[in-house]
Amino acid sequence: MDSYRFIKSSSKQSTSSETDHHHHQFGSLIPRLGRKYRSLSFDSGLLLIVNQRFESPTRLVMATSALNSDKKIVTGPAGYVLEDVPHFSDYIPNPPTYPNPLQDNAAYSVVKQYFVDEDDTVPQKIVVHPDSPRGTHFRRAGPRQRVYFDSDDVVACIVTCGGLCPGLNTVIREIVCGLSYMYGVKKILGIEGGYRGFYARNTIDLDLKTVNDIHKRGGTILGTSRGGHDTTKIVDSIQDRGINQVYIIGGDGSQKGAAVIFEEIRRRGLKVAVAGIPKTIDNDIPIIDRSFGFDTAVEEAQRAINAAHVEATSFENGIGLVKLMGRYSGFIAMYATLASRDVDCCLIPESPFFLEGKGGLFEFIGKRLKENGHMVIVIAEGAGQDLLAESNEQSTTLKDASGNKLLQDVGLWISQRIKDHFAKKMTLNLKYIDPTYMIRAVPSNASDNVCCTLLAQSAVHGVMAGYNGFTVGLVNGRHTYIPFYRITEKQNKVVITDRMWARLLSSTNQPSFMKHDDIHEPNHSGGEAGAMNW
Ligand SMILES: Nc1ncnc2c1ncn2[C@@H]1O[C@H](COP(=O)(O)OP(=O)(O)OP(=O)(O)O)[C@@H](O)[C@H]1O
Ligand SMILES: O=P(O)(O)OC[C@H]1O[C@](O)(CO)[C@@H](O)[C@@H]1O
Ligand SMILES: [Mg+2]
Repeated sequence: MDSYRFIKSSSKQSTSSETDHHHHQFGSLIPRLGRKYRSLSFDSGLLLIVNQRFESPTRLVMATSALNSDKKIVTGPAGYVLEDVPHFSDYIPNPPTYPNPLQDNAAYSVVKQYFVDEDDTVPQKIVVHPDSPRGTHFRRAGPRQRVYFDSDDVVACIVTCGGLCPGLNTVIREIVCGLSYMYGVKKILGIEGGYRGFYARNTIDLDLKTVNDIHKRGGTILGTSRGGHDTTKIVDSIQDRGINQVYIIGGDGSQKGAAVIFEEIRRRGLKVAVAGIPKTIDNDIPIIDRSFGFDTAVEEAQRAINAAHVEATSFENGIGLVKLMGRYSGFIAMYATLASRDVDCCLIPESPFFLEGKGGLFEFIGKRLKENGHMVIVIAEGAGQDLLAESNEQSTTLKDASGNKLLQDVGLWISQRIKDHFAKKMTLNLKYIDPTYMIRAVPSNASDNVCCTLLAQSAVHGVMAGYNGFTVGLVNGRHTYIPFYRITEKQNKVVITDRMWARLLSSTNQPSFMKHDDIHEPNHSGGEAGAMNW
């Protein structure tokens, strides 16, 4: 067992009683920081870790007040930053550990280096210059040598929240299979009907038999809902039922809900792990490359676009207009357009457009019909909402139970505007196709099924290893544990000044609807590593 020694900080001398106190609080944390970090001291509320390998001080930024700070940030040489996730040993003194049962698992024992090295982290940014700092990293997901749960003591639960997404059942299945096959867990509960199911419904037992073929079905066998997040009642229910592992499958709202559940669990000092699995067909969750369901949704959207194309090409001045999901982020519309090659114009929430006058949508439609005799338009449901509100002279203040803005039907509105505009100019045949729920109510395709499996297994490994308060996610193709605050602080959006949108514009040859003066530098509300803004 490595030993760890407290050293005195140059800026603030720790008294021996302070040092003892800090050692009690942080001592068990240090082994998990990895072999490089052997000594520590305190500097104005920051934990300083001395990096032995590089012989330079590394800072673990953490409020010393009962470790209630949200952030665990380790910095290292050449601008290295690790945005780490909480761990049981941060707030539970000397929690017992056990050898990982995978050591005796026939499937894994033959795998070389199956266990993840404690020092392994994944960079958020992989395109760098020779003089770039090493930048932000996240902890690499995967099984650890030692686990913080005795399998016989585990009572796990799974809940699905928010809208439907292809692959929900596969994730449920793979969490159950991962816990059962890899860790020998026997008690797994399903929470029905989203967050409110914790306190308003009975649980159901999940085992290998119940989940055997659920991955072939769309939807979620557990049911889902919006609203109903009552933190106190949820954590009371977790405590009353003796649950010690909570797997939350949901979108950005659900991850916010998971974060407050975790905070309440930590405040009560409970040994309960909370892990989020990101569910986002809109691809509106930041940091991660993408999650399950997106690929299936884009594939399913092709059917609607194909139908629109067939209709458009079969009539004089035919226009096929397809509305796709995407409340705040237009990734589905952008990728469906790029995949199809039959689309003449793609409109998304991130790219403002206008209808009338030079450079406007009507002018472009007129031009394309003259050139080709038909056209296909794809519009994301969140696009043009400002124009719609203006023309209806009413602002959209209606919200769903979770507080998400309820959108007006931009597809119907724009269809009518196009028809009205061309009414006296030419014969126009516009067919409006709204596949809405059809792209998300289907089972996941093969590639999303693999994605679901890996996310579920990574979540299970992280929880068994004692990590807590994290969302599991793919960052630059590697699975990582990301602290909740990074997942919930903003939404991922298409960055229209990035290459991907330029590729789309050059593929459809549509106008950008932007004057040069309107183009600002990206505000980094999205478009970080991965996130499909390559
Ligand atoms: N800030 C928040 N704090 C606590 N709970 C929240 C918060 N935001 C949303 N929730 C809860 O999370 C659940 C899901 O949220 P929401 O309906 O926004 O869907 P989502 O998870 O964002 O998924 P999607 O956007 O894909 O439909 C709801 O039960 C909601 O009450
Ligand atoms: O009608 P519901 O079930 O509230 O869900 C609609 C929303 O859910 C999503 O599919 C996923 O967030 C959005 O694209 C869409 O706006
Ligand atoms: Mg959401």
